[in-house]
Amino acid sequence: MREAHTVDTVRRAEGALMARLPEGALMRRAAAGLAAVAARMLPRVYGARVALLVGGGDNGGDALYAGATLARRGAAVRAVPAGPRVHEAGLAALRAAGGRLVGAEEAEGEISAADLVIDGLVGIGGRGGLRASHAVLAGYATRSGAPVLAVDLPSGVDADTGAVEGEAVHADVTVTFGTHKPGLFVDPGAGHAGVVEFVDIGLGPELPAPRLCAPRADDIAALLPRPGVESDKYRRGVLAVAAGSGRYRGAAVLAVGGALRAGVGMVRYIGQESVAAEVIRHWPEAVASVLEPTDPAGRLPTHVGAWVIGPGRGLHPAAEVELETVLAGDRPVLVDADAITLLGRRPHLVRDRTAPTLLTPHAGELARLLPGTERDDIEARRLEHATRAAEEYGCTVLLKGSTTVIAEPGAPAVANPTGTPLLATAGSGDVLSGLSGALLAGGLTPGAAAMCGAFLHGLAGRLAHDGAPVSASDLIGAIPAAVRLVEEAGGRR
Ligand SMILES: NC(=O)C1=CN([C@@H]2O[C@H](COP(=O)(O)OP(=O)(O)OC[C@H]3O[C@@H](n4cnc5c(N)ncnc54)[C@H](O)[C@@H]3O)[C@@H](O)[C@H]2O)[C@@H](O)CC1
Ligand SMILES: Nc1ncnc2c1ncn2[C@@H]1O[C@H](COP(=O)(O)OP(=O)(O)O)[C@@H](O)[C@H]1O
Ligand SMILES: [K+]
Repeated sequence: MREAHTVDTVRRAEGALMARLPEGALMRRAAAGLAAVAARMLPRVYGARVALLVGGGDNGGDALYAGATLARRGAAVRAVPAGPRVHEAGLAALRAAGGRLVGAEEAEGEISAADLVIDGLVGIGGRGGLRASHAVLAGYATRSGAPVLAVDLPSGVDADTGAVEGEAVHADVTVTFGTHKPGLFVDPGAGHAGVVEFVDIGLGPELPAPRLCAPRADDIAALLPRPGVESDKYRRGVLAVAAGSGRYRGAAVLAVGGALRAGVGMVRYIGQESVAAEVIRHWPEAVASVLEPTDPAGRLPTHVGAWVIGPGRGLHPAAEVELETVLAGDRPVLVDADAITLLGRRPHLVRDRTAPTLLTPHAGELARLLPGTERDDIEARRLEHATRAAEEYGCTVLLKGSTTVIAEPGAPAVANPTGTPLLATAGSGDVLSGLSGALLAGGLTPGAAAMCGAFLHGLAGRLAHDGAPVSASDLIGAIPAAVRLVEEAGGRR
């Protein structure tokens, strides 16, 4: 797992570590790591032109010290200050190494002529959107065409949330110190960070539990359910899928397909006759139960390991009765799509529930669960809103979108690293619900099922993509390859 900590936590840990180390030791470690990455980004350090964007705090100090190292190796290093204040000792080091400060009139020219731009405007000390003097320099960097290396995090990205107000630096590489910052894993911040390189400055022992984690393939491999010698189809897990309707038959086919390809003992499809027939035509291995339209809750199967409810199911009264009945049971339930909209009207159905529950809204659906919150606010600050929903509903929430975020009360949140905009295609969410539901039926907790489901879903999108667009059905076909890749990473094959 890659771990990310909030600014407050980082400050406390740095304070404790600094108290035991000689003055300036941490900044020297940070600057040395930064200079090493900068050197790797240049074809040749000697003779290269490097522009430093320098804010008034220690983030600028890191840039200046790293610039001094590059200048000693023969680079022409120019520091562009954003304001009157710069880190004095860092500037002295740069000057002693042959670098110099340039005036405002030279700033744009220096930045556009650079072979590398190092962004030391603000780091974890940044508050709110960039001030005008800083935003101008960030804009020059974006337009320069030179590779951009951000110090600790791209300036203008909120370290704790990934929110971006106004202009922010778009980095190709970000070197982050001591621990990752949540804003590096969550969009829109993650989209500004480029490749994130971690520099260890010895903070590890001082750090408490993280705010946010991003799993790697071997973390997923360690969790995936596997059939044992004693397994039979019931012990492996039976997933009931209440998805699709006369209008949206495809949702049923896609959710069942996602579940079957993820590995599950049995999928029981529950729905109208015509939809059930469609499901069986695509997936003869599924077992279908036909619902009586007049008695929606009367024929629901009882011997199931977990439920997926909602994709394409509709908002009619029978769907509401069905949702109420399923949530009144003690099996784990994944609630998606239409069922989330229904839940927005009757939140107590989940709030009063003690059995494991996983909600998988996109931003528009989450807005229905959090009255007074707009979709745009959620997309701008997804970590915050997913966390709030998890706390208010007392369950696990997987918020879909450009970064999929998973939140649970009292646990670090998770950001899925495998997402790709290729997934933004109709029906892709139905596949995710089947896939994650299968993992829930296989015995994973809602948090683990959500994390593994999102990881495999994103990986499937990437693997299905051979230069052509990807459809939701293609995602189903690529799930086995995604599982194989994860198992290989975990050394299980
Ligand atoms: N504290 C430590 O032990 C270490 C800190 N390090 C570096 O120090 C950084 C933190 O340094 P600071 O605490 O000095 O803070 P920063 O340098 O990140 O930011 C503070 C400066 O930015 C200005 N500022 C804040 N918000 C702004 C905005 N919206 N627009 C424009 N300017 C804004 C402030 O006026 C101040 O001058 C880290 O990100 C990291 O780069 C590293 O050297 C590693 C060790
Ligand atoms: N820009 C994006 N980048 C990465 N993933 C995305 C993006 N937009 C959507 N997704 C993913 O695509 C899927 C879409 O699901 P959903 O919104 O439920 O659509 P549908 O209901 O049509 O299936 C989700 O897994 C979501 O995380
Ligand atoms: K920065």
